[in-house]
Amino acid sequence: MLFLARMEVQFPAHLSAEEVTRLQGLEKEYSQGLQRDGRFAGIWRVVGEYANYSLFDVASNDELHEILSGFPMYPYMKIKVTPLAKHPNSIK
Ligand SMILES: O=C(O)CC1=CCC(=O)O1
Repeated sequence: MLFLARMEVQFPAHLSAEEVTRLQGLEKEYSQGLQRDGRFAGIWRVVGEYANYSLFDVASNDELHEILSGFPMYPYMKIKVTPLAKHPNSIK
């Protein structure tokens, strides 16, 4: 099952720069692990925003929720998920 997620990051002002850097490092490690195992099919930065569009290829809604809520920066992200279905004109 394919899902498109838009994730917006907003760190609260009280987080130190060191804590933000630590979270970003953990996020990268977690994110790249999921990309290597194929469940995280792609990520793109939204130009001009601290936000991304991410494509997930997972077996269920529950699996996606587990993945999303496991992101170290999850407490600081607003996430909108769009489930994707095959387009009738697609040749893939
Ligand atoms: O957009 C970001 O930097 C936050 C993020 C979520 C997944 C990821 O790899 O980075």
